[in-house]
Order: sequence, then structure tokens, then C-alpha cells
Amino acid sequence: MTLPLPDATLTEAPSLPPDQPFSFRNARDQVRGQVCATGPVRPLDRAGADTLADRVAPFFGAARDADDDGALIGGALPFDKARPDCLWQVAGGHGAWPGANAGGPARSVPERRPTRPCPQPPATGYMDSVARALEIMRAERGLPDALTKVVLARSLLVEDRMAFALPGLMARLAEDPAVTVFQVALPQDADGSAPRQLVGATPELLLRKRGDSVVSHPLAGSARRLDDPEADARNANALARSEKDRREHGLVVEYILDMLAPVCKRLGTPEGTALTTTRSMWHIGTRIEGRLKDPETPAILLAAALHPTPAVCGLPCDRAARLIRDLEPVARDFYAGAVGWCDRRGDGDWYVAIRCAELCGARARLFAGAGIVLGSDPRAEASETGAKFGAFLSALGLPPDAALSDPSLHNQPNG
Ligand SMILES: C=C(O[C@H]1C=CC=C(C(=O)O)[C@@H]1O)C(=O)O
Repeated sequence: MTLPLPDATLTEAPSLPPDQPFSFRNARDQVRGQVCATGPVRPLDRAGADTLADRVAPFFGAARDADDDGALIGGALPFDKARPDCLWQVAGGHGAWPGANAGGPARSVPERRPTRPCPQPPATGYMDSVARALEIMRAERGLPDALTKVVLARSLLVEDRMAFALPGLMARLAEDPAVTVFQVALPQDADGSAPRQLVGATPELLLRKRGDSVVSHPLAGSARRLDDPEADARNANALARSEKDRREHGLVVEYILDMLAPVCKRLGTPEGTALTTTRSMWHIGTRIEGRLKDPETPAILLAAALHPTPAVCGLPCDRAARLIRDLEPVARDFYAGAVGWCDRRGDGDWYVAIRCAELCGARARLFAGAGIVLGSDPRAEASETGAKFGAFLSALGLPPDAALSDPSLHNQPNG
């Protein structure tokens, strides 16, 4: 059973707007690949996605008068769209990149090493949840409304003696040019604890909008990168040929195409499906391109409509979300939500909030999930989530395979 999240309205302390409400850096995008909020900063009233259009309307309404003044809305939408989001309205996006202050040439080596991560749930508990989801899928096979996919996550708690230093962490995450490194300031808890930040290095573009053009690049189906080039290539080939992974991926592409079709006059996958890679993971990816019927539709609303895709939730969406709530012991909050920004023209970039952690002072809670479909193996899915922690763990100064050393991941296949 997931521990319930506290009611945000009761527990949040009224806090000052943060100096750095959000920043994004994508090394491969030369045009708008770096967006770092710059003040003055105003929080948007926090509520669920059903009121998002009304809450952002004044921002876009001002566009006609301001005629593209550089102002942005950005931040994070939670995994559960009924929960309050965390959005900031700022004067512009040309502020300082937090990672630039990291200093020192050897960014890959942080000054201190935190304690060993504590898995929640332990790998065995995660495997039990995967087995339970598979049981449900097998029992429902062929029925209308049958559960066909659910993305189950687990978390690692990492504690240090002193607060994590954001600049060094972000600089180390940004060493991989294949990811978008991001930081979003989250609302502070009422107990006056340290400010909370969502920090990550996501490989997955939920939605990019420029004028009437939209792009989404869903990823699903994964394999771990290996140091040995031959073994690494074998892993990639096995992933490309895996019927289970291609099926797991196809469900996400189909879902996004179905969601975008009503708002697009043209829509397709001109590059087809291909393997993509970060420094630590192989993924199956498909670039989806479309032309909007109404180019004024803001990116933030399109992203909120698409989210959560079956890359983070499952199918049918509401049933998968309920199972996630029942089986995951730690509430996701903003993990597996969406992070991004949007300008007054409605252009913007929104990413799937994965390969990330919630930082609060000297505590970091990392999350990683894996898509479960018929044919998934609980131990392999637990290992996959272990591998997905790798990039963030090494940015924290821990061994990237720290979540893979659990003995239960190396026993004989479970039945
Ligand atoms: C849910 C996560 O990854 C998603 C994105 C890419 C590949 C995935 C997979 O193969 O299961 C997941 O759908 C995560 O990293 O926490």
C-alpha cells in the first residue's frame, strides 16, 4: 500500500519564492537547449490538472499586450494529475545555469561520498509486486478493459552528512549529452525542513512545441549499457530483437498518437522506431512529429493532456494508476510526472520526470521504474530499475551499480 501523501494545503509552509525556480539543459539543442528561470518569480496557485487551463489563462492572456516579453511558466506536474502541481511564473529563461558554479575540473568526482543507498522497497518486495501485476494480467488476458501494462517503480534513499550541493550534482549529470538535466524548486514542507528540489537527467521528451509543430519522443524497452563493447552491443541487439520490449514500447507510441490525433492536422513517425542511448541505458524510442490544427494551444496544456503516458503509468491508465498506488510503498509525488517550461506564445519543452530524485538537504530519494507486460520477468525488471539508478548514483559519488548488488537479483530465476 502506498503511504498517502500529506494534504498539500495543510502542510506547506508559506515560503519565499526560490532564487532558482527551474532550469533545463539539453546539450544537443543549440537553440533553446538551456532555459534557466530568471526573476522576478511568482508561484502559480497550486491545484490539480483539471484547473490548469484556467490558472494559466492570465499568463497567455497577457501575451497579446506583452507581445512576447520573454516571460515563462515552468516547473513540475505530479505523477497523479489530481494532486497539486508546482509551477512558477518568471520574467525570463536566460538566468544562470546552476551547474556552472560547480567549479573544479574533476566534476565526475564529488568531494564526499554519501552512505550506501537504502532500497524502498527492497528488490525482493519489488519482484513480488511485479509478480502480482503479472498474475492480474494473466487472469484478465483477453477480457475487455484487461490490464496490459503497468510501470512499477522503486526508490532508493541516500543520506549524507551535509546537504547535497546542487551545482556539482547538476554539472556531473550534464556530462551525458544525451539527457536533459533539470532542476525544479518544490514547495517547502511545513516543518521548516530544507527546501526541496526535483533534480534529474531525463532522456525522454514528452512534448516539444514550436509554432504549429509538435514532437514527442517516447522511450520504453530498456537494457543496461556495459563497459565491454562486445557485451554492450549484444545487450543492444537483444533489446532491438525483444518481442516483449517492442510490444511494451508500441503501447506507448500508439497511446501518444491516439492522444495527439484529434489536435493535429498531420501526424506520423517519419524516422520509425530505433534504439537510442544514454551513457548508462539503451532504450527503444520513436520520434513522433505532428502539425497542430490550432498553433495557439500552449505546450503546457498539451503536455498535461498527454501525461501520464504508458511509459510511466500503464494501460488502461486509470487501472494502472490504481495498481501503482496499491503496490508501491513510496508515493511518487513528482517522480514520473512532467517537467518543463512554456513561453507566452505557447511554445515550450516538457520532459518525462524520470532518472531523477527529490533532494531535501542531506537526503535524496531516487526513483526508477520499469514497464511490466506479459512476458516480463520480475528479477530482470528489478535489475533494470537497478541499472536506471546508475547515472544519478554516480553523480552522487556512489558506485553506479550500487542498486544491483542486492543478492536477490543474482539468485536463480524465480518462478
Ligand atoms: C519509468 C522509467 O522509465 C521509462 C522510460 C524509458 C524506459 C522504460 C522501460 O523500459 O520500462 C520506462 O517506461 C524510469 O526510468 O523510471
